[in-house]
This record gives sequence, structure tokens and C-alpha cells, in this order.
Amino acid sequence: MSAARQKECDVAIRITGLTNSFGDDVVHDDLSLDVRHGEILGVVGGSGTGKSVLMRSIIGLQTPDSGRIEVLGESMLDEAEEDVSIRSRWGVLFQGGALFSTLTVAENVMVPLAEFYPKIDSKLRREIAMYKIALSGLPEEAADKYPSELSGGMKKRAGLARALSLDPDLLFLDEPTAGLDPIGAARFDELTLELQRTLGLTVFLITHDLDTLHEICDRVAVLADRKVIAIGTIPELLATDHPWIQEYFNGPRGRAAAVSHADEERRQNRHPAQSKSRGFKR
Ligand SMILES: Nc1ncnc2c1ncn2[C@@H]1O[C@H](COP(=O)(O)OP(=O)(O)OP(=O)(O)O)[C@@H](O)[C@H]1O
Repeated sequence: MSAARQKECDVAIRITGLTNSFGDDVVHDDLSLDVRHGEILGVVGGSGTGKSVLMRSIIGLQTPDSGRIEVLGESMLDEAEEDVSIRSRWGVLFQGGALFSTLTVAENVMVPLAEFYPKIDSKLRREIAMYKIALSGLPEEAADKYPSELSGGMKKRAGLARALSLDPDLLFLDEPTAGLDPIGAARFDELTLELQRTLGLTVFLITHDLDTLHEICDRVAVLADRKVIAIGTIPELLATDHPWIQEYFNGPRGRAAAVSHADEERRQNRHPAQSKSRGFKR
């Protein structure tokens, strides 16, 4: 296979020339981005720079003004090519979990199964849901609880279980650690990494959490000025001179996250520069 063809196959999501606007408010203007197969891509940017609108455009919840979006080789904006089965190849954890409040955790996880595989009988559906609940680190007894009976961290895990219900290739996470205490956030990062590795997922992860970026992301895409202004590893981003990137990664919080990550790497007997990140004990 030629190097160019190999590179083409490495792309899970390709966005080209994307424009999104709401009235006079232009959120994206000629935005392009490639997400590679099997990576955890962190997506960062100031509030209102259009991270969630970008995610919604990819998964078909937002119709862009123009541009091209390909997911796993399929064009998402070409109605002639529209194939609903592509939607079964991704799972989404929305901000706050977005669980159905009148359904239990297990029932929430069963919703996509019922939609895409209506012929699966309810017993098997429940078994699959229980497996996904366990995979997401929730205790068995959480299955029959309602979202209102769960802590914030448990709601995120329940949302994750639902996102995994169809054995997706792609996982979209919108601010998964927002609102979690630091220990809960680190555990959620660890779970994301573990799932990505064991299930071979490609992860599109919107976050403001600098620890998450340092610990589990292979690359980071930065949204500003209505575009992806830079994409790369954190050291690669630090080599750019964009003021927002410098302020973000070199501000007090950015430096603290970098120091803590380097300490963790040392504890694991790795040189920080030798490893992208991923200082978790396993
Ligand atoms: N349905 C909508 N109608 C009108 N404007 C919208 C709509 N959805 C998003 N916007 C606007 O698009 C812009 C980008 O919103 P988006 O939620 O993508 O930002 P974000 O980068 O995810 O922000 P945050 O980090 O605060 O979550 C904002 O100005 C927002 O007000």
C-alpha cells in the first residue's frame, strides 16, 4: 500500500471546509480537521468557540452551511449516500450524561439496542446492558436505579454505558470530567484510556480539563478564530507561538498539570519526553 493510501486509511473522521453559523454569528469558517483511527483526540478552545457545535455537526445533529464531513469513509452530508447504520458505529456521552430521567440505567442503555436491533429479545438486551454497565465501572445494583438516584460521577458512567451499547468504533465525549472531583475525574480518565485501549476506540474528547489532556490524549486540536488553529501533541502545540495556546498551556493551571504529569511519569520510571502521557498504573 502506498504511503499516501495508508495515510488515507488512518483517518477515522475527516472534516473539510466546514462552515456553521446561527444568523450573523459565524461559529466555524472553513474549518478542517482529521481525527486518526485509534487516537484519543482532545478538543479544546475558549467557551463558545464551537466545540460542541463541531461534535454535533459530525454526528448529524447540526446541519452545517457548507463543508464536507466523512466518518469512517462515509460522507455525512450527502443525502444520497445517507446510511443510518453509520450512527450505530459511534457512541456519544453528552455533557451531563443526557440520560432519560424516567428510565432506569439499564433501560437507558437498552434504548439504542432497541432502536438498532429490534429483533434482539428483551432478556438478551438486558444481558448486553448489564455487561456495558459493568464495563463502565458501575456496580450491578446501579442498573435499576433512576438517574436522579445517582451521583454526578455515576451519571457519567451510566451515560458512558449507553454510549458503548452498540459496540461503537468511535466515542464522542463532551466534557466528561466537568463537575467531577479530582479523584473522580482521574478515575474517569483512567476508564476512558482503558476502554480505548481494550476496545480499540477512536475518541473525540471535548474538554477544558488540562489533566485529561496531559494524561490520556494522543493529540490535541485547538479551536480559535472559527477554525482548528493547531493540532498535535502538547509539546508540538507548545512550539507554536499562538497567544491563546501559550496562555492555556503555560498559564498557572497549565503548568501545574504539566508538572503533575511529569511527576507521575517519574513515579512510573518513564522519562516524560519518551511517553505521550498515560501515567496510570495498571
Ligand atoms: N442551537 C443554537 N442556536 C443558536 N446559537 C447556538 C446554538 N448552538 C450553539 N450556538 C452558539 O454557537 C457558539 C458555539 O457554541 P458551542 O456550544 O459549540 O461552544 P463550546 O465551544 O462548546 O463552548 P463551551 O466550552 O462553553 O461548552 C456559541 O456562541 C453558541 O451560543
